[in-house]
Amino acid sequence: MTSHVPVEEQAPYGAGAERKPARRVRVHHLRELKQRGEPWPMLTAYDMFTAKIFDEAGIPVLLVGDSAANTVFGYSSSLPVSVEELMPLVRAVTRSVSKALVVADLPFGSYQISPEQALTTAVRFMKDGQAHAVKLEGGRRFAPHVEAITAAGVPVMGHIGFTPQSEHNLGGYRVQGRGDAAEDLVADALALQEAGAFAVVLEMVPAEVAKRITAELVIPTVGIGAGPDCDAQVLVWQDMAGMNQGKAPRFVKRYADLAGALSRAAGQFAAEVRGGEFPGPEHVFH
Ligand SMILES: Nc1nc(=O)c2c([nH]1)NC[C@@H]1CN(c3ccc(C(=O)N[C@@H](CCC(=O)O)C(=O)O)cc3)CN21
Ligand SMILES: CC(C)C(=O)C(=O)O
Ligand SMILES: [Mg+2]
Repeated sequence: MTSHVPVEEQAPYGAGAERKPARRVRVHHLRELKQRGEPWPMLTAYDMFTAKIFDEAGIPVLLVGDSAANTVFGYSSSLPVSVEELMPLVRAVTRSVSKALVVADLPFGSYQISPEQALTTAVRFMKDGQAHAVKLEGGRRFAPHVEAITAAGVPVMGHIGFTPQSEHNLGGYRVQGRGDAAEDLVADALALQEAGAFAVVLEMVPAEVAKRITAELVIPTVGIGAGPDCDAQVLVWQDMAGMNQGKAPRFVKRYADLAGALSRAAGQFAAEVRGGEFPGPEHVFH
């Protein structure tokens, strides 16, 4: 025993977080972090090793993003990825974490048709993927979808601003909510909160607008290209860790050079095999 505080009374993060074992992050913990003014990080994860590493590093929320379309499956946009492709990734991540709250991103076409379709897909991710919450893109027009899912007991994260599944309608990868459009974004955020969302992602939104939405909402905002005043910040992990060597969006900061490290490792392995240096005597059975 490392603590005299009953396990049920320990917060997963913040005060007392050093006392183990920590408990599962819940949506009310995220609202408490907002009330305390403590910003929190969110990362994507798509497999076992990264999920474990991020969970143990104290990332409270992991998103199995439909960005897996780009970062796992090699599509050039997020539109083609399916529920069937994402489900095993969700299952791998949920199996691999003990604290993090795992959010399953609903892919394009799996929820837009109707609130009923949205609930059906959300239930699949909760039941078959053992996710802890789901996320979907859209504002006021998707409030009925959010309401249907939350009414069934499933936490929903909203996503407004630049919504990649609508890139063809939005006219490309562009900042949303400049000028008069700011009012629409505020209305979208309030509608999602009213519909029962537990948090809302703001993607590529002017910092001033994100700040205003963050102040108006009681639920946390999660920024990506939305400035420093959001309650939380999210990045795609391959962008954050420099695994993605492509041109990064302006909102990305690279905290490591994983592509470089892996490339050097692979190059060294190849050279040692070609040079007859690997395997050495310590790697051989007799
Ligand atoms: N690797 C990866 N990172 C992401 O952040 C991400 C994905 N994939 N896939 C799904 C969506 C798509 N997103 C993206 C992808 C690219 C830009 C981008 O190229 N932005 C440029 C141009 C902005 C502009 O033209 O105004 C930038 O410099 O920010 C933005 C969001 C965010 N998501
Ligand atoms: C960038 C985040 C918010 C996302 O939706 C994804 O990774 O799919
Ligand atoms: Mg997404």
